[in-house]
Amino acid sequence: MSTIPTVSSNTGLTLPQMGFGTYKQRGGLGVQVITQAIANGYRLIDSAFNYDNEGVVGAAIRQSSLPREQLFISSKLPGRYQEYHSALATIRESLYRAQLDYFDLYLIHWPNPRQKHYLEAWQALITAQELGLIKQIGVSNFLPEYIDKLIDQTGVQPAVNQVEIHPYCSQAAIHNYDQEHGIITQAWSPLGRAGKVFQEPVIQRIAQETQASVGQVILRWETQLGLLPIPCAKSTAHQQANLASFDFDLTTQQIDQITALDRADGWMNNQDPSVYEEF
Ligand SMILES: NC(=O)C1=CN([C@@H]2O[C@H](COP(=O)(O)OP(=O)(O)OC[C@H]3O[C@@H](n4cnc5c(N)ncnc54)[C@H](OP(=O)(O)O)[C@@H]3O)[C@@H](O)[C@H]2O)C=CC1
Ligand SMILES: O=C(O)C(=O)[C@@H](O)[C@H](O)C(=O)CO
Repeated sequence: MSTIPTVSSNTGLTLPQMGFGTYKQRGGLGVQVITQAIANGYRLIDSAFNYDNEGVVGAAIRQSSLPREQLFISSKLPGRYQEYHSALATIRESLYRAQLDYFDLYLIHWPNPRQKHYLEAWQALITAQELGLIKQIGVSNFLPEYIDKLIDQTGVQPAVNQVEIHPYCSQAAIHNYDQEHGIITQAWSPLGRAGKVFQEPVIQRIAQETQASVGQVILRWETQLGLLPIPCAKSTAHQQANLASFDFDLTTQQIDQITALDRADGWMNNQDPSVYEEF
């Protein structure tokens, strides 16, 4: 089994540098996929209230033979429940669905800037942390100006910012901001959902040069940049290959060649967090 490095935030959170995404992993098959991921070595499991699978994640934890404290379980607050009391009730509902006493990490899923409730949601996450329902709190899809507002108004900074990142969408400005503030940047859809980016000649050539797969090259590019990718994979071979991406290194030149694939409009589904809203 590959050794997974760790990354730390300056709020005192230390996480393995790769997690397991669970979007669309539901029902009995979802439990099997997540249980298998844990058996393959994943310890950080990413979920969301909106994935309707916190129960599935909880069942997979119970099926694995690991003590709860060896796992990092993360979930997210949906846009429609960002008002303070609603947010607190939703966090309790998330815990009930997962049949857990606490989450290791809980994120605001999308800022929904026109709705203007993300600061209230942040205050609810702070209260939930004080109540012991959540160990660490963070955000997802947040631009630096939104995080500045959270810190200015509450004095509490997020441990994590989870954003869309793959070679077409490097998000260097957000990552730089996060690094300056000691915030861990998690990369969602880190493989670009194995879509067009897998056909990129530059990445295919680097895969040949390193004798790794295209997926492994993309994930290694992310981890060598200091990001924390959370790939999802139903296939156990993909699950294992993704963790094994820590077993080789890209050169600085290879990293720069992949970084150069970034595009101004590189989001897969045009989900620009300054305008996109999700409920
Ligand atoms: N905060 C947010 O707003 C968002 C968060 N997320 C989170 O990020 C996670 C990951 O993103 P997701 O959208 O699932 O997409 P990913 O980029 O992780 O891609 C998943 C796809 O890649 C395939 N795959 C996995 N590993 C390999 C490999 N080594 N070689 C070839 N193909 C591979 C999988 O195939 P197979 O299943 O067949 O193995 C699956 O089809 C989500 O599951 C979710 O937890 C996602 C979107 C938004
Ligand atoms: O998967 C997530 O966390 C999401 O926020 C999704 O809604 C994702 O943005 C998506 O796939 C929307 O089509």
